[in-house]
Amino acid sequence: MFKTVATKSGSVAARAENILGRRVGAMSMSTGVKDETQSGHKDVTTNIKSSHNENVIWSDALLTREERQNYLKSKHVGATLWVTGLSGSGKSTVGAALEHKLLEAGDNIRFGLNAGLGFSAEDREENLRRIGEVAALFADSGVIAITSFISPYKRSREKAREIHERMGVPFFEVFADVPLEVAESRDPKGLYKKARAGEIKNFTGIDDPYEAPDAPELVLPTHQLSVEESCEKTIAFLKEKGIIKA
Ligand SMILES: Nc1ncnc2c1ncn2[C@@H]1O[C@H](COP(=O)(O)OS(=O)(=O)O)[C@@H](OP(=O)(O)O)[C@H]1O
Ligand SMILES: Nc1ncnc2c1ncn2[C@@H]1O[C@H](COP(=O)(O)OP(=O)(O)O)[C@@H](O)[C@H]1O
Repeated sequence: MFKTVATKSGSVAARAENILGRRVGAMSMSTGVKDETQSGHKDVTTNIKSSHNENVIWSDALLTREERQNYLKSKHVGATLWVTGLSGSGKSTVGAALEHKLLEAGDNIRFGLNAGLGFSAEDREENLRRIGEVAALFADSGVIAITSFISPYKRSREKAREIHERMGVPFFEVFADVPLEVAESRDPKGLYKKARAGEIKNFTGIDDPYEAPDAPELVLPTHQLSVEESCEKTIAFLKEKGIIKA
């Protein structure tokens, strides 16, 4: 549901083994050969990943389960930060850094709950509808949920907001706002290149639309802010809104 870390370095992957049951085996993903973790547990994600659309790339996370649990004991109220933006706009990078600064997150919904959904307008809407429902449940339980999905259509984002409003759960739209040229020049997964070559169809920003938010609660121009600055801005915002108790 809530994408966080894009890196797949060995050390991060090793830490990621301890995070959530469904993420155990991040190291095997990065090597592509191991199907057991160092602790001997079956890598529960191997099958999920191997049967997957090659253009949907797994993201590891940084927090251990213990770190998550410690954070849940600290003082904050539940809310959803709905981060939207082009592929390569920095949603995952900033989400990961925020998580590391003690926010709660989840990940990789397209590998599990939403496996089988593609990138047609209908599938994207269904993807985001489910994510909205799940994020609201997490937030309702007291967690700060960070969702990092392109969520290209205003209508889908409004639906997610409505789900939260229906449940009385705070919802904040966060716009990772970079020009397409910046996102494309970063191209961390090489997908823009494939899209330009016609190897991926309906790629957001290339041959599928991205409808920028009209009035997001928070804007992160990640080509002008460092990752650290984006985190600081977000945390200051959450404090101002009373989500994180100062
Ligand atoms: N056709 C197409 N368009 C856009 N993106 C594509 C596509 N195919 C694969 N990918 C990869 O999938 C990630 C987007 O998934 P999302 O669930 O965030 O998309 S959406 O919100 O349902 O539109 C997106 O991840 P991010 O790069 O992290 O944004 C891409 O890596
Ligand atoms: N200030 C910044 N904030 C966020 N990402 C940045 C920044 N500067 C460079 N980047 C790079 O841009 C890329 C963003 O990719 P990613 O976080 O996966 O985006 P998204 O999740 O939106 O697709 C990463 O390679 C990241 O290292």
